[in-house]
Amino acid sequence: MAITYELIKTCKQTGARLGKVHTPHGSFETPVFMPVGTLATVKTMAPEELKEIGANIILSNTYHLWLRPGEDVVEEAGGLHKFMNWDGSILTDSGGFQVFSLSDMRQIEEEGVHFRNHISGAKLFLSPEKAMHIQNSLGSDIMMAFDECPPYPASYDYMKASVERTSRWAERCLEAHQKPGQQGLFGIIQGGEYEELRKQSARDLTSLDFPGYAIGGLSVGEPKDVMNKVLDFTTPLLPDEKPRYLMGVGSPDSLVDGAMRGVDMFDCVLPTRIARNGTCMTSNGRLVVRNAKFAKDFTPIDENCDCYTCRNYTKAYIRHLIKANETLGIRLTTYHNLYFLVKLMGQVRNAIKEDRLGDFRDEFFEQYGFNKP
Ligand SMILES: Nc1nc2c(CCNCC3CCCC3)c3[nH]c(NCCc4ccccc4)nc3cc2c(=O)[nH]1
Ligand SMILES: [Zn+2]
Repeated sequence: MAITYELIKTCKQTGARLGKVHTPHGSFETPVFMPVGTLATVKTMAPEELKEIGANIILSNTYHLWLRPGEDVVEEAGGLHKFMNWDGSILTDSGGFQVFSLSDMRQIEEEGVHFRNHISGAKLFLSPEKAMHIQNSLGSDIMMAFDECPPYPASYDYMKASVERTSRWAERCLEAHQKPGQQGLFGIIQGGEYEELRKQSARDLTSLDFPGYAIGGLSVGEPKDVMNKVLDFTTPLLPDEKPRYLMGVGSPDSLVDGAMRGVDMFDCVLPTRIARNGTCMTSNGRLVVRNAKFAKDFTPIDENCDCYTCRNYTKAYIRHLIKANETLGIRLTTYHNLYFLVKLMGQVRNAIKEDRLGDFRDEFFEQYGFNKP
């Protein structure tokens, strides 16, 4: 597997780690927030802007690219990097989660999942082998095993059967992996909030020696303290010398809390999604820039931010663009939100270097307003 992880330092105050992941398309420091580019683009951002923001790895998606434009198109373009003109690292999710979250008519069997195309309604089938074939065609640097992300809450019996099937699917993914030299395949730990099942899933998958492990089945509606509890007993089950990726997370507080519990990689559509309806993450909490009170506010979105948006534009101007449905408006809010999270992870890495991530968390939560009762 061409993915290697360098553990640089562990924070003395928390379980956080400072590391570096090396891929065929460059390396990135961890903990890291990975912008999501579902349809081979981080919506409204050009690759040069992502580089300016400081992103070195982005996500894309097997399910979406298989449906549109089709993995054959991307393969004939020379792979996803060439197709979207991105020379940094790319991680693709395996499509399992998207089937469960996008398609209402689906049937899970040992072989794979039958479902309807959420665009055309046509019947489709996705299996571990098919998901691996598509990701091999896309040429992503990090691929995810095909898994089932059960709904929350789920019964112990349902979760146990699902974990065992996801472990069998993981073995089938390893067997179906056609380019182990160029692409790394991460296993995904499931098990919901049940410690015994998280242990079983971790045992099954760490015995298969993947170059990295994801923690799946979280950020699916469970309370934050449940997610943190699951992380408390799950990250220690994973090897120290491999990266840990918490899927679908998340909000600024969850990123800091996850890093404190030894998570290295995060992804979430949140920053780009809320930007498109004019909501920004700032050092003093969330700000809805389309709000009338900003009509004549000629100050930046965040006075503590030095991003392109905050250096050149005011709340009043961005509010006007958003209200007028001018595309520049959501480009500016998207740029700022991604910059905010990438910068936050830089502050987390510095706090780990200085063995003070616990203190940083308290300061950040206080200023952002997370501790407010
Ligand atoms: N394979 C797999 N993927 C999961 C994902 C998708 C991660 N992003 C993929 C990108 C690749 C392209 C699309 C996304 C998850 N996302 C979430 N929560 C997101 C919650 C959320 C939803 C909307 C807004 C904010 C938060 N939990 C997840 C669990 C799993 C999982 O077990 N297995
Ligand atoms: Zn900014």
